[in-house]
Amino acid sequence: MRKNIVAGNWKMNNDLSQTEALLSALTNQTKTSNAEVMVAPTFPNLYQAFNVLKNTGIEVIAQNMHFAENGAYTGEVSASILKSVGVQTVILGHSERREYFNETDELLAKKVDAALANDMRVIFCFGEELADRKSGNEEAVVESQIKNALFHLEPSAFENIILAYEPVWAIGTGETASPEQAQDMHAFIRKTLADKYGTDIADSVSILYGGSVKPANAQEIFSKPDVDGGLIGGASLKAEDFFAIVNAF
Ligand SMILES: O=C[C@H](O)COP(=O)(O)O
Repeated sequence: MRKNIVAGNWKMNNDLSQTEALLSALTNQTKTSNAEVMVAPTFPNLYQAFNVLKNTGIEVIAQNMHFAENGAYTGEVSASILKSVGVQTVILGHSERREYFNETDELLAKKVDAALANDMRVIFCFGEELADRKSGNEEAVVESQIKNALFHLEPSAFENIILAYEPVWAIGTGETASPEQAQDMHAFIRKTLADKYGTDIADSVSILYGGSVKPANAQEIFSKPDVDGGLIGGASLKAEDFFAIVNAF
């Protein structure tokens, strides 16, 4: 059975002392929902996050990784290095990686393979741009992103895949997809999975929504049947707001 998950993506925010303050604030929050909770600090702050959050039930995850096992890739981090500090889950394919670092579906397929080969879980992100939605192409874009990066996988791989639908036009803009728009796309994503892998697998995969989720709109978005949680950017930088979203289930 799929899980409810709320993951905070801290992006390139918070130096060490700000990270310590946020981690400390997180330890003072109370979870009243059944959601799995994850936070993704910057690479230099992962180790500190593990130290502070151990025994809290909050999982520390990474925002990105390289596909190679090790070697001459200046500035990059591998799955095995992430695992050595305790990371078990990595976000891949975020639209900011696609836009600013030219990450393609083909590259992302390699990263997904590397993460799974290292027994890591993947939060795989995708979503259409505003122009795609205006031209009615949002489903075709999302379908191709999923197919190109994931449909080479064996069915069993989906035990370790979490999907995150993030319409680019809703990220950091304050403009959220309506709960109905999110539900329609999540249902389409699940059908796309079912057509390829069958309904058992499609029904077992958690599909998160990301894009300007806030305490004020989380409950309505999470109430939709195919929305299994959220990937939260800006609102995850305040512990109270983040836990209000966690507890919106
Ligand atoms: O990874 C998180 C998403 O990009 C959403 O960011 P946001 O909540 O700031 O819109």
